[in-house]
Amino acid sequence: MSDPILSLTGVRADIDQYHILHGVDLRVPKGELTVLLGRNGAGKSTTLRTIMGLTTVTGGQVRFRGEDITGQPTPRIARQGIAFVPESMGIFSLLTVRENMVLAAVSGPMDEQRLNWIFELFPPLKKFWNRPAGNLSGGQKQMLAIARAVIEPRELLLVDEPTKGLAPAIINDLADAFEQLKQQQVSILLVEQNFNFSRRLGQSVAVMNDGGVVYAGQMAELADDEDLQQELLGLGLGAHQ
Ligand SMILES: Nc1ncnc2c1ncn2[C@@H]1O[C@H](COP(=O)(O)OP(=O)(O)OP(=O)(O)O)[C@@H](O)[C@H]1O
Repeated sequence: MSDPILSLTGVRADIDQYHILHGVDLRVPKGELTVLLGRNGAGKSTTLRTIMGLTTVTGGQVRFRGEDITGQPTPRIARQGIAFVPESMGIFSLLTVRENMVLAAVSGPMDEQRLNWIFELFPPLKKFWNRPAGNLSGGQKQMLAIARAVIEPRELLLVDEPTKGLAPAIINDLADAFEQLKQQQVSILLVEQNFNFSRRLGQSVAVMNDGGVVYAGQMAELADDEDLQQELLGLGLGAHQ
C-alpha cells in the first residue's frame, strides 16, 4: 500500500450535543480509490464532513499530506487541496452548466485544458453547456457536481454517495468516469451503499459501524469473501445491490 495522502487517527466528532464519531482510524492511500462502506447511520457522511472541518472534533487527528488539519476552518482545508462533493451535490439549478462551472473556478478563469479533460470525463456537460443545471438528469447533475469539485487541481476528492437514486445505466456511466479519474491518479475517498459499484472501483476499503471503522483492507479481499460481506454489511449471498 502506498503512503496515505489522508489519515484519521482516533477521530471523535460531535454534531450539536450528539457524539457521532467514536474514534475513527482511516488511511486513504495516495493515487488510489478508497471506498467507505457501512450501514445507514454508521457515520460515513459525518466522517467526510469531519475531514472538511464541518463538525466539532473532540479528539484524535486528521492529517493531509502529513500535515495536521484537524479542526481547521473549511475554506483553508479546501484550499490545501481537498474537494468535497456532498450528497446534496451543491449545484445551482437555475444557473447553466457553464455558470455552475465558472463559479466553481474560484481562483480565476477556467483552465481550458482542464475543461477539455472534464468534457472527456463527462460528455453530457459539454452537450448541455448552456442549459440550466436543473434540467439535467440525476446522473448528469452528479457529473456536474464532481466536475465542479475538480475544475481546479485537487489532490484528494471526497464524494458522498454519488449513486444514490440513480438508474443502473447511469450508474454505469458514472463508474466509467470514476475509472478515468482513477487512471489520472486522483486520490478519491468515496462513500457508498452500492456494493457492486464499490467493488468495481475500490482498491482499498474501510467499513464503518456505529461511529468507528470496523474493517479496513483491500477491496479484492472483501469482494471475494461473502461471509465477511454478510457480517459487515448484511449483504446476502447473490443479493448484492
Ligand atoms: N445533524 C444531525 N443531528 C443529529 N444527529 C445526526 C445529524 N447528522 C447525522 N446524525 C446522526 O449521526 C449518525 C451518523 O450519520 P451519518 O449521516 O454520518 O451516517 P451515514 O453512515 O452516512 O449513513 P447514511 O447513509 O444514512 O447517510 C446517525 O446516527 C445520524 O442519525
